[in-house]
Amino acid sequence: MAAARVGMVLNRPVTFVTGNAKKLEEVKAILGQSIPFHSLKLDLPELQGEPEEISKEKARLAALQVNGPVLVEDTCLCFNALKGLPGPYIKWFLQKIGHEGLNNLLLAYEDKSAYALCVFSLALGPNVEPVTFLGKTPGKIVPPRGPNDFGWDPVFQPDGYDQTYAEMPKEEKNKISHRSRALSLVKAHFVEAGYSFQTDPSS
Ligand SMILES: O=P(O)(O)OP(=O)(O)OP(=O)(O)OC[C@H]1O[C@@H](n2cnc3c(O)ncnc32)[C@H](O)[C@@H]1O
Ligand SMILES: [Mg+2]
Repeated sequence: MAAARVGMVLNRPVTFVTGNAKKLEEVKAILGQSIPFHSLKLDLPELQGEPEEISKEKARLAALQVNGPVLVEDTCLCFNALKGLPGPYIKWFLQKIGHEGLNNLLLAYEDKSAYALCVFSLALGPNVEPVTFLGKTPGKIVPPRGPNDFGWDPVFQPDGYDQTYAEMPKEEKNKISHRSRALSLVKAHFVEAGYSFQTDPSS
């Protein structure tokens, strides 16, 4: 008879830490009931550097604050003509130069291709090395189309679609997005690791 798989017991659900309400909305829609999680609105300081390191460091900081298991993510928008920039700095580029400025950055280049990258990091507690999960969706940068309610969605048109992320129904974006691809790996990791949760009525 096969032995029953005994996974690690976490003493409380994972806390998804983000300062971004729109990210949280998508994570909730994509995960559904598959992974029980709390959320905490915190704008964590971010390192400069490579996306995986930025995401891992966010997880380390979050795990210290929460003193328990945490999930965080960092999102990049990478232009191929610019060797991956703005990448993790997209938030500041978007804030300062807007959708038009993002298009203008590529004026001198024929290549408008880009990719959206989402790096989730899971830290099971403070002082536990975070694990990362990457999701990538290729596309191109276009003049803004569609509702302007989430970041650079109006200027990113994923390959194989004639709509921008902003023009697509949410369910469609959530099927193919950088975020949903990364979350598929997070889900698979939870299944593989066999985590179970000891629910503490006080938490
Ligand atoms: O607290 P955190 O989770 O860090 O939230 P944030 O808003 O600071 O997010 P990032 O540091 O990951 O910066 C990513 C930038 O890209 C934007 N963004 C993230 N995901 C996006 C998506 O799916 N579509 C459009 N814009 C997105 C987001 O609003 C930020 O301006
Ligand atoms: Mg941030």
